[in-house]
Amino acid sequence: MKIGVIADDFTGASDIALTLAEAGFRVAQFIGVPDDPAEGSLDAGVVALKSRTAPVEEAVRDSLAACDWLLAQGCQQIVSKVCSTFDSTPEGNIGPVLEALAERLGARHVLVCPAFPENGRAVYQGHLFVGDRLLNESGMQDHPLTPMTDADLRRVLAAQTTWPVAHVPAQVVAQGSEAIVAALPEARAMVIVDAIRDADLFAIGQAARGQVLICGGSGIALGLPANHGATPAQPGWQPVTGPGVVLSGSCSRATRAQVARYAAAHPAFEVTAEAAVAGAVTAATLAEWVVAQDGVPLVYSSADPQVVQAAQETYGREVAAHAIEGLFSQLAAALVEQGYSRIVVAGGETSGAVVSGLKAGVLNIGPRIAPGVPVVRIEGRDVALALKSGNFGDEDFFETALALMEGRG
Ligand SMILES: Nc1ncnc2c1ncn2[C@@H]1O[C@H](COP(=O)(O)OP(=O)(O)OP(=O)(O)O)[C@@H](O)[C@H]1O
Ligand SMILES: O=C(O)[C@@H](O)C(=O)CO
Repeated sequence: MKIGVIADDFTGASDIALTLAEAGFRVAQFIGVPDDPAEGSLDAGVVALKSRTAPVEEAVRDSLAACDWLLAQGCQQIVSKVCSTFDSTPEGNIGPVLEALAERLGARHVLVCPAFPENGRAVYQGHLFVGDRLLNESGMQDHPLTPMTDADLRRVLAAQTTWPVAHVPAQVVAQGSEAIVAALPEARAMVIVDAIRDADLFAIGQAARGQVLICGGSGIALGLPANHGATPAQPGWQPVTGPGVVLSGSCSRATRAQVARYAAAHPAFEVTAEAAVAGAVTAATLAEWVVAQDGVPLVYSSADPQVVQAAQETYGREVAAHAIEGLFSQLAAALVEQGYSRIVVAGGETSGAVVSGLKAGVLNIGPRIAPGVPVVRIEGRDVALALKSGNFGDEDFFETALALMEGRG
């Protein structure tokens, strides 16, 4: 392997795996740090962790273990994949993980750029925009686990690290990779780099050629395969047919619109935080309901911010999240056991729960359903998944994903 990616959640991992695959790399997504060496010849490996919202020490420990495994596979460059909305808390985990990785790798500079222009995320003057909104007005201020209340990434990162935080502005980035390299400070630093167009990310990728550690959303990988002579390619796909289900634990704006659209035309079951915490619904009763439906049903806990906030105040943030994630995890396992082979999942944490429930080890990357979301197959099994980040995809995403899995569309 040439490039190793440590992704802080499972949807983010398939997002960047798609970017690398479309840029011509042979890539696989590993669920957690594998015990054994990677099989086959790969250009890049993406290790998917659940470290975005884990306690800081756990996130650091898991990231270092992933880094060591990737180095043992021959990787010369490590990418720390974080969310394009820089999801984190004042404690971390982005800053502490980067510090630990930089020390392990002997990195002097860490270029940091979460921009993903195709999905509306741009970094300008150190501030992160989602479409025409600053991050803290984009809906991300209401995120159930990592509310983002400041759009100034220099300030957000500085609160999480003891390293100095520098900035390379858009005017420099527009001059290309050499200008970016020349703008890096003398002293060691984490460096927020502006990017508003894909061309900026290609320039950053080129500038990162000699950097052992970089950090960003999937956009940071756009230009990396070309550094190794790769040319763009379309990932292949063998259709998977069979019963399907949609599982949504994401409360993000885009997901709520997708849930509303899908529920209007398909059987849909809402799991409330109250029912999950009280055990009033169980994976067994949900599985029974799913199997009894015609077509492809939806099970969702997606709710408006005020509903989520009320649940968190009543039960505690972690308790509500764990109860719901546990249900989705067990439900997915029960359904696959009964022959379900197409599973669309909405939400990063929810995807982590589902993939863990399915005991998937390696995911093979197929073509894109939407920007940032590929269809994936559990290696060695006839099970297709779509792991959708909360805010990705248009309103018809669930339908599109289910059709693509079958080779339609
Ligand atoms: N009704 C609810 N009440 C309280 N918490 C909820 C509710 N529904 C879901 N949750 C929790 O909110 C969290 C949603 O996070 P998740 O990562 O799955 O979605 P997301 O944040 O929209 O996606 P992404 O991280 O990809 O942007 C999960 O931990 C989930 O269990
Ligand atoms: O970068 C993104 O926005 C996504 O890949 C993601 O990580 C959301 O969970």
